[in-house]
Amino acid sequence: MPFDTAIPIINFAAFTADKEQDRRNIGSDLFNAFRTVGFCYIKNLPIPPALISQSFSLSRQFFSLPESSKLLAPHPDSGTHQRGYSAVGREKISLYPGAKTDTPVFECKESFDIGREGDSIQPNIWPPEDLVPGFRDGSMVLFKTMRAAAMMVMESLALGLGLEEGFFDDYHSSEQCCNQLRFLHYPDVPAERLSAGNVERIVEHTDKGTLTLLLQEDDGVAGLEVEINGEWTQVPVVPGAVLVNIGDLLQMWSNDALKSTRHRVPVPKQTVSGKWGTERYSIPYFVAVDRGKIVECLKTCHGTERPKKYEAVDAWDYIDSVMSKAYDEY
Ligand SMILES: O=C(O)CCC(=O)C(=O)O
Ligand SMILES: [Fe+2]
Repeated sequence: MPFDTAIPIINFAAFTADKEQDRRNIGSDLFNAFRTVGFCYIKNLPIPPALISQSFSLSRQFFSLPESSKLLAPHPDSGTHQRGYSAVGREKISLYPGAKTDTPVFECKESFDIGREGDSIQPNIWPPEDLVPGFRDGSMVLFKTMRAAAMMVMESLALGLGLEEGFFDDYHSSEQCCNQLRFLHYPDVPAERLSAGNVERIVEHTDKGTLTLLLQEDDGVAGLEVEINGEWTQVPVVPGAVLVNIGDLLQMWSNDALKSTRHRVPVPKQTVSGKWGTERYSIPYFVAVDRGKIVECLKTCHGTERPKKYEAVDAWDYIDSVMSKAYDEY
């Protein structure tokens, strides 16, 4: 029975080297999903289910540590060094430029950020190995696996955009990779916090980079909502599927052919023994363009009838400028 969702489900099983026409068809489905909704579920990406369960288990082990232990790997004070542990309420997506900042919002989430090993500008910040044995190695296996899956999605999207298949490779190299893996935990919201008002799990926002791949557990707690045609629409967990959306940079790159769609995770509407729950875990993987690369309107996305809407930007300057505020105080 087809799953009932407003978000298209795309199957990558036939995206293999020997199936040229299937690759093109999948690229065109992907292009259409990102053109209309900005989100899709993808089935059969090369991310082993056992790796996903192991990663959620590492995430749970980490977040269940006492706060003092988690803070042995603290996220730096600046939003431009996105690594390590951010305690509940620390990061404020509501401080992104363009977000609603008139009233401070308490964002009831905690996170752990990871990047490429060997990145001297944003080095990783790890907890001591004995706190969660295997955390570092396991996270890096997931990081590399997610990167390979994301490159496959971008190959397909390049075909959908009428570009050569490897077009995005040079902007997302493995040596200079600026992608970010994030373990996210939304704890139950204590009742007193809720009655104080202005609580969200994550406020409405758009992602900033190229693509985001979101892992959710097959039997996990949903909660994400996506704005489709002006309506907030709940996003169910589709077993075995990865949720993929595009970010602002790719919207600009495509001259608005593709849509970077607003989404949010509100506080759940049911009470569970004095708290508003239940707690949710998710793992986004944010794909970003390498530092120093200039992004300018794709050649297939402009013409005499379709002028360029955006100036060329240095991709990383752009991302840094929007994310830098998120660790400030109100
Ligand atoms: O947890 C989720 O479902 C959404 C996370 C998200 O939108 C983000 O981290 O940008
Ligand atoms: Fe997001």
